[in-house]
Amino acid sequence: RCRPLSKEELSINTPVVITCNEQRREVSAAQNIANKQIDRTFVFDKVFGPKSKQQDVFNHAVVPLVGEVLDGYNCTIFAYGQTGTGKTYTMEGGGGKTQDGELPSDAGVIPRAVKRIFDILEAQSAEYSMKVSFLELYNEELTDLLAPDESKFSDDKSKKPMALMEDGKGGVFVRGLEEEVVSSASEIYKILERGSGKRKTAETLLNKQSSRSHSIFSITIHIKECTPEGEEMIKCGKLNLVDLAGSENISRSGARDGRAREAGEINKSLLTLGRVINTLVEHSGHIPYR
Ligand SMILES: Nc1ncnc2c1ncn2[C@@H]1O[C@H](COP(=O)(O)OP(=O)(O)OP(=O)(O)O)[C@@H](O)[C@H]1O
Repeated sequence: RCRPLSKEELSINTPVVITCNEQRREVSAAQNIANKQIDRTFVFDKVFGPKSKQQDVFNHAVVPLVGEVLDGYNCTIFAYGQTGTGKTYTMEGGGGKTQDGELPSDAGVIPRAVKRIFDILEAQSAEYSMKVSFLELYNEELTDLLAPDESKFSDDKSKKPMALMEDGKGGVFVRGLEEEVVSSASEIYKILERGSGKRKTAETLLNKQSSRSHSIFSITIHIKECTPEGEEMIKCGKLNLVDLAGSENISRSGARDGRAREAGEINKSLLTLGRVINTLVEHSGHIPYR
């Protein structure tokens, strides 16, 4: 997805170097190296140009996965890209401030997914339970964005690093992670707002409010179903919505001191994520999870 130029960028006549061709599913980047114009074109499975709406991205990229989650699968959506390219906007957008029960047009993937899940379950009069968690990974440390605020006297109120543990069945879990049981979409919107307000952000040259951490918002749904034989069955699906930290080049983002160390850690984890996804796609034997 390529975002439109911002008002500030337009006011200083920022040149447009990225062009999208949605029909051909191509993105071209114009580069001028040593006075030579070198354009490079990349082909994707799907391209959303600067005029694309939050609704378009959601309908195309997320709706099918919401269906799978309700069928009992685990699905993950990552937003990946350089700082300031619109990851947080795409994932959260205007959040879940509803007007007469409807989401605003700039609401991102997370509030839209939440609304759709509740709409479907309610239309089916399903018997279900749902819980959410919200986690941040910053400088290789995990913190729980939903942990209740603790002592006013501690330095960094509710943010205690947490341990990632293996569960002995090949999976991992975060010890002590808060999981909040929710029963309505509006409850989740409030949780989302509370958690994202605690994320580590800082100004870089490329984004005034840059997220300096990865965040994972997870929704776990248990649905009770009856087989034709009358047997009771519980279906469990999980949707992980991941807003990664910017994959920027340190010098270009203007990161310095603490920011540069962050960028180093961010790049390290993004590099590992890239390797894991590549090996999963190629079905290679060893997957470098660590
Ligand atoms: N599709 C879009 N339409 C309009 N505004 C957008 C769009 N995408 C992003 N923006 C705006 O651009 C700015 C940067 O976007 P955002 O904070 O989402 O970037 P980011 O990729 O999450 O950056 P970082 O990695 O630094 O956190 C924000 O002010 C956001 O509102």
